[in-house]
Amino acid sequence: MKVGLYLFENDCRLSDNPALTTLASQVDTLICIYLPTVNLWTARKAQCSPSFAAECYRNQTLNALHQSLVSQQQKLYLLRDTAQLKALTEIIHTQQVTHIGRTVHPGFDEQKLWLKLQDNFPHIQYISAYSNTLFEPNSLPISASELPPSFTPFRKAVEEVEPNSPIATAQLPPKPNRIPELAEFKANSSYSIKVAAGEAQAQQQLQQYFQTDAALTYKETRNALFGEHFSTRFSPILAYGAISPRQIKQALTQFEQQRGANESTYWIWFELLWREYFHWYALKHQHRLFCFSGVKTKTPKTSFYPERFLKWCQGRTPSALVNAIMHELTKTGWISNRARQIAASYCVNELQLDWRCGAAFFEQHLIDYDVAANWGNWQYIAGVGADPRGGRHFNITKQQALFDPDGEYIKLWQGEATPQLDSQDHVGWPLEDN
Ligand SMILES: Cc1cc2nc3c(=O)[nH]c(=O)nc-3n(C[C@H](O)[C@H](O)[C@H](O)COP(=O)(O)OP(=O)(O)OC[C@H]3O[C@@H](n4cnc5c(N)ncnc54)[C@H](O)[C@@H]3O)c2cc1C
Repeated sequence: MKVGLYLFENDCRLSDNPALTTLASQVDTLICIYLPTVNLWTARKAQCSPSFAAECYRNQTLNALHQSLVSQQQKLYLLRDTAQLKALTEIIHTQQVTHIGRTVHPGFDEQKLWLKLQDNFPHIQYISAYSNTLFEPNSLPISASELPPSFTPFRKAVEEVEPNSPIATAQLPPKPNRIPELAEFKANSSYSIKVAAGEAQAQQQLQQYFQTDAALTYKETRNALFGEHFSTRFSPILAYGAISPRQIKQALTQFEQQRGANESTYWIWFELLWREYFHWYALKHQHRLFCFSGVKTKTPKTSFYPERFLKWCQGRTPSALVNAIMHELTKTGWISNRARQIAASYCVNELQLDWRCGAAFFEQHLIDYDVAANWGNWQYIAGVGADPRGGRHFNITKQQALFDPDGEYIKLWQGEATPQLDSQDHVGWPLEDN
């Protein structure tokens, strides 16, 4: 009897999921578990739990995954506690697991558990696949370990390469009769947010987006702070893997064939390649994604000021625009790319805060939190990552004039400026080189 265990993480879907499809075809029974990432916040010694919006969104996504599994006489299980290795060890023993599958995860902490399982149970067959990226190591025209230090050479090397076509929905074998060690997933239906969650809604969102003309003007609208269809808003469904980037690429290509390709449709591809770059960047740099000096050896001249950090988190800084952005983030769990850049630049440049505090706060609040995109982008802005110009400093007054000239966004998110930054004098800190 072959017993399979599938570990869902950021691949919450049954279609275009090669690791799941392969595992399902090789076993007689299958146990489907979602690995909660809660303990990873503590692993990185950052904030301890996801925000309300992030929690709601995860719950919605898992509910949808559970429903897809139920339609195939399967169920989604959760580990009872956060001691994941201990809990999995018990299941492996009691259920006599012979095969384990998962999608490759770019996160350093997330990889540890997988490596530990392989060490502890060498007799088990392990099946993993790259399905949250456009490419796999052997279809990338450059070696993943020789990833260029900045995006442009990577983009030039890969942009003409066609990713593999998405594969069909996995057909799952039944679950074992009794699994007492595991808790069945139960949706908390008392709260929800209005964002497409799970595979069916993700496919619907994809179709609806390409039924509009939005893709034809994406390049001109993508920098907006608010409004409808100014960007794709695919990030939450991508972050949980309710959809694969290859499915998006396929839909984009079909759209271009039917409606015509232009600079804007190309730019959606360009942005998907940014996501791809940061994925391979995280895999290459491992724990350095979370180091103060980033992947460079240059230590930023920033520090930690609790009062400033709190004011930034709560949207009580001297910048009305930054405050509006932080209010939108903490209320909804999603902000535009331009808003993320402005808030991050303000955090590291004006407030001179350690960029990792900002990244951890985003991690806690974003419904589309993605370890590679989040920490990679923060490193980029802080000047310790992939930016060949050595970091980005956005002029907040100019940004406001360009992207919120009439103050509509500020009004919408009640971004009143708080005149005083510090109640104490911080002059001379951090120390200047002399
Ligand atoms: C400080 C900071 C933190 C960020 N944290 C995250 C995060 O945790 N999760 C996340 O998915 N994105 C993150 N981004 C990238 C980007 O802001 C979001 O992907 C984008 O705003 C999501 O909106 P959208 O889906 O409408 O994007 P669109 O503009 O429609 O782009 C389409 C897709 O391309 C990808 N993409 C676009 N821009 C980027 C980028 N700069 N880096 C990587 N991928 C990109 C996303 O998958 C996105 O869904 C961050 C950016 C910054 C500056």
